[in-house]
Amino acid sequence: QLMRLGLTEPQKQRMEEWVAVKEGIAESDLSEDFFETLGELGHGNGGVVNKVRHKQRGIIMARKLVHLEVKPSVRTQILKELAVLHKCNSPFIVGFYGAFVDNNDISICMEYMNGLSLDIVLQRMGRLQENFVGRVSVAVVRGLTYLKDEIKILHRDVKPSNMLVNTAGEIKLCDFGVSGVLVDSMANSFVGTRSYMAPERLTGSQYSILSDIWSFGLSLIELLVGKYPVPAITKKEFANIFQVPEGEIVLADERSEVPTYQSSTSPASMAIFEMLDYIVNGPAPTLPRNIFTDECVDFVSKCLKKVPVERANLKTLAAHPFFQRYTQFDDNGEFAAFVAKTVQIGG
Ligand SMILES: COC(=O)c1c[nH]c2ncccc12
Ligand code: NA
Repeated sequence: QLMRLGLTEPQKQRMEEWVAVKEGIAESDLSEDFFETLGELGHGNGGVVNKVRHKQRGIIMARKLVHLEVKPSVRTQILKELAVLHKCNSPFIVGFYGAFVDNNDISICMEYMNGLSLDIVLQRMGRLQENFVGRVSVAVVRGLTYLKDEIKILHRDVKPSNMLVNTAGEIKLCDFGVSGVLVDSMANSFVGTRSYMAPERLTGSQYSILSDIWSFGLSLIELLVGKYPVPAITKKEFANIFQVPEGEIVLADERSEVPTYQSSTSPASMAIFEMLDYIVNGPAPTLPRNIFTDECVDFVSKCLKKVPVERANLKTLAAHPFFQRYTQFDDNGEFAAFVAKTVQIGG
């Protein structure tokens, strides 16, 4: 069923185009030897994502390969749960062609987004200007709302590398935990040196949509500043990044220059444990007041309350003045042009 509520004409158009393309692909079209690998798009959280071309159909796709040594019955269960992705029809969720098993590899075939993920956009562009992050905010909040209300799932892995863009100016979420069995069987595959997990998730307590909101808030700061915000970004760093005198930087919570939480190692060599300990015991990251608009600073601070119940939920975020600024659908192609520039730079 197509989610027609609240879609603009262009979005409806793209959804219909997508359905037409997708109807041309039968599950039987999806198997190992029908694909030609064109290159790697990313790796991490349990698998590698390749850019592939479906030989017969000539369609370019993104194919995530998850290597899993699990019993055939578990693999079948995972495929059954992945089939839920066929129900995901939203302008803010990456399209799904289908999934299949080949030996001990599960393949998840998805829509290819030619602007790639926002971590790559950050590598190429340094950081995103506030109005582009506003557009990203609308897409992510609407994507999370769709997953929660229509698919009844949490994302569980909100971060810039799971936010995809294309030269049509679309922004979509990917890599959400649609299969509980897959999430569990990859549970101990945490790799990488940084975490977007909320404090309550790191301390093992109840995971909720509010944990996704924390990850979203951390991602917003990283997109706006171009730096992962743990440990806290200092006034000196902000002054350097934004080329303003240090005296002009006003930190939102005006905490003392040295963060209240004394970590024993220097940020550069901060080990993973130190970083996780900092997220749990340190001050919540904040934006400097005068580099960003007050609405932006406030929107982000509401996502990054350490105590889950104090954190904004999806409804509050969708009603926030910062969010409301970007809900009109048409930016006359400004964001699309920006994505085209990043693709050109990327080569
Ligand atoms: C997990 O899914 C992905 O990483 C992707 C799905 N579609 C894409 N398109 C470009 C880059 C990455 C992806
Ligand atoms: Na990913």
